[in-house]
Amino acid sequence: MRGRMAVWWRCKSFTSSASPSRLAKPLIYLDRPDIWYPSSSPSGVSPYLRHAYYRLSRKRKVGHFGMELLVTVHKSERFISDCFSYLLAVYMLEDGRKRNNEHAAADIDGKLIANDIKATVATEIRHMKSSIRKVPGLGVILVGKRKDSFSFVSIKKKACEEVGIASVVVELPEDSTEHEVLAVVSLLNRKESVHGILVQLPLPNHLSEEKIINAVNVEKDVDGFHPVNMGNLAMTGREPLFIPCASRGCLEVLHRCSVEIIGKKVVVIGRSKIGGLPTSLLLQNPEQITREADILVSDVGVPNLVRGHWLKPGVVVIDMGSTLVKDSNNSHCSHVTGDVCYEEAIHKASAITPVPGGVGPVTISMLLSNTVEAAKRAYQWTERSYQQEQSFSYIPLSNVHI
Ligand SMILES: Nc1nc(=O)c2c([nH]1)NC[C@@H]1CN(c3ccc(C(=O)N[C@@H](CCC(=O)O)C(=O)O)cc3)C=[N+]21
Repeated sequence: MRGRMAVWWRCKSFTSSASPSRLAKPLIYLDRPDIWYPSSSPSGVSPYLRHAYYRLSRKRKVGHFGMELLVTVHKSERFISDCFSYLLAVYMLEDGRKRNNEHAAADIDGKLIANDIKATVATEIRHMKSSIRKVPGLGVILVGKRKDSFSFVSIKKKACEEVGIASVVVELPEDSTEHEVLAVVSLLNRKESVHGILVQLPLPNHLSEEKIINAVNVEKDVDGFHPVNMGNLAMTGREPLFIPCASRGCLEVLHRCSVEIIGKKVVVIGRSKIGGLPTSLLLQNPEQITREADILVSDVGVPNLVRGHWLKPGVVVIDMGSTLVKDSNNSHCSHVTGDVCYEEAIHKASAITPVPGGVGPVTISMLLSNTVEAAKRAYQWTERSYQQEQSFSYIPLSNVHI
């Protein structure tokens, strides 16, 4: 039997309690045999899970007595030997847990996963460059002056530089017409050195997201938002050219952390970019549904939406929310925060992706990987052709007898 994960989309209103919880049919099935079968999971302890003691020691806000002491130990680390402070910290964490009958989730280190993917992508780009003298190119269209979009685009640009992707960011004013944006899309569609196109979302309200995304060449749609790619993703047995980066990131995180998916209840509290889906039936009572989940993915954009009491003990939490909020002590500074109330969730979950440092960086790496795929398709170049080329050039001349 083929494993399937249901991806459910969010309803319009979370607060409505008018009708009892109803489970709508899943709308999308993702078939990824390699992540469904437990035997395909990496074995042993995953290097991407961070020890709880380390995470708690870097948190400024601490919950209970045991953890407060833990922080004190770390502050005075200079006066005690490192080794002693470590043992004491672990002991107190255990003790604190026992006293409070609590446990702490492992932190999933998204940055580590992201760096691993980046290293693979960078190697492939080096090989591509040395064999066909081409590098992948990414074109980003940014309309308007949203602070969060600016920040996300600059993260993407920096990531491209790190791995050797040539990126170009086209910044357009907030009041650009649809015609103007479409003209840029068409320019990038035609440009041979651009293999991937990304229209940063959300667009200003007066622009039709649908029209603009539909205009992106399917073969350059590294975001995977084009209806042809999204449609093929939704249909079993069809292959989209690109899978949306955040979803790829989410699956990659679960896979690398050896989380088995087969037979698990998965709840995705998500925001659909495609309008018209009758999702309002789904999450009338999100707390009750999420409480049944073994794996919970949230992508809503409401900080602290998912509370500790929503979670089933032992759940694996993937927090895909990414909201820019002002610092409480300095309104000039802001930071990103997820959907899940982290401080509460760590006492229920077995593993959790923090924000920042969780699935976000993996998403970026997936964008890089999709862009390389786009360039490989455009040049019909494969890592295998590089290997073959290498094996030719490595024949020592002394062995060649004419
Ligand atoms: N066409 C389009 N494609 C997208 O993929 C897309 C988009 N529009 N609009 C907005 C969302 C959001 N998104 C994020 C990606 C990485 C981080 C990320 O790397 N976050 C860092 C922290 C970032 C920071 O500190 O500012 C982290 O979680 O560690 C966050 C958010 C992609 N999006």
